[in-house]
Amino acid sequence: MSAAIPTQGRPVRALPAGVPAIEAVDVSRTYELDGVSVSALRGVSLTIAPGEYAAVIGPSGSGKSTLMHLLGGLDRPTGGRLVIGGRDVATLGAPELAALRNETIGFVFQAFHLLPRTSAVDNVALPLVYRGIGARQRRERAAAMLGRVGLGHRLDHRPNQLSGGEQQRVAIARALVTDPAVLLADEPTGNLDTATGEAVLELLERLNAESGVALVMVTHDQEVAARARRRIAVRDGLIRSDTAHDRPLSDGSGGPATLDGAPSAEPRSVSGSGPGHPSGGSGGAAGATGRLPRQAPGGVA
Ligand SMILES: Nc1ncnc2c1ncn2[C@@H]1O[C@H](COP(=O)(O)OP(=O)(O)OP(=O)(O)O)[C@@H](O)[C@H]1O
Repeated sequence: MSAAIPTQGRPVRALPAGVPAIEAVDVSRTYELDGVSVSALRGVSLTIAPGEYAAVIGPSGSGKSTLMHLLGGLDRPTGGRLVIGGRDVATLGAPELAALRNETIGFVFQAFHLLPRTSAVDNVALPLVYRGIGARQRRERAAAMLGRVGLGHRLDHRPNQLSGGEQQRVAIARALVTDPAVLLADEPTGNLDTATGEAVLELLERLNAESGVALVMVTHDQEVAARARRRIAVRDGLIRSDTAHDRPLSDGSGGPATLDGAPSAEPRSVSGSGPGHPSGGSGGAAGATGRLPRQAPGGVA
């Protein structure tokens, strides 16, 4: 099923050399609610390198969604420094931040968030409206992107005429139609049955490996998290561990390995890492699942 989903497409737009896709330094987020302060994040530092594949895990209420919203520029920190695509969000007004988001980040949510009375192709084309791209070209690009996620035959279907897995694939196409550097996925398989969730996960992994888009995914599922090359554990608004792995924990190797391939007794901690994050670089995602052949981004049409 999922093996038949074509994903060949453009490589993501490259960031300037040496620029992390996202850098958070001692970032905090406090919500004020009815005179009560809730510290959802209490000083988080991490770097997302181009092309990497990271899972964010942690208990309910630990701050995962808050972190994703900040990393994607949907929200601003109340403390610390957040740099997206080389630009400090504190220096940006709302329109500039929206433009940066549109250029740099794609989002996929558990609940799909498609416009219900709008066709698949128009849902996918929507982010291109803000690029000043003409209607015909928007439709062409959206149709091509839907083809990449295996929905070239469903262009004019509305969301309620699509299955849950198909709706999530439309959402993925919408997230990637702008060629963002980073795809932030918050429980992307949470609303799907096991088989459909697996197909969506494989699609995300293929897109990450083939196009070089960095994939950062919140999941409650340890098996899903074990497939990522990097695992970021959040608890009580802090990063408790941030570990890089050569291969999935579940591949029978008996545990994580160091990035140069040597077995390691402990996961390598990369907590608070800077731009030199060891899993960084566009090659960071390739082979992350242990099943995907590595493809140079240039080989992606
Ligand atoms: N808009 C808000 N106003 C007030 N408090 C909030 C708001 N959003 C989140 N919180 C609080 O911040 C904390 C972190 O919430 P967040 O949604 O980031 O957790 P999470 O790890 O994503 O949880 P879950 O796995 O259940 O989705 C929680 O205590 C939550 O109640």
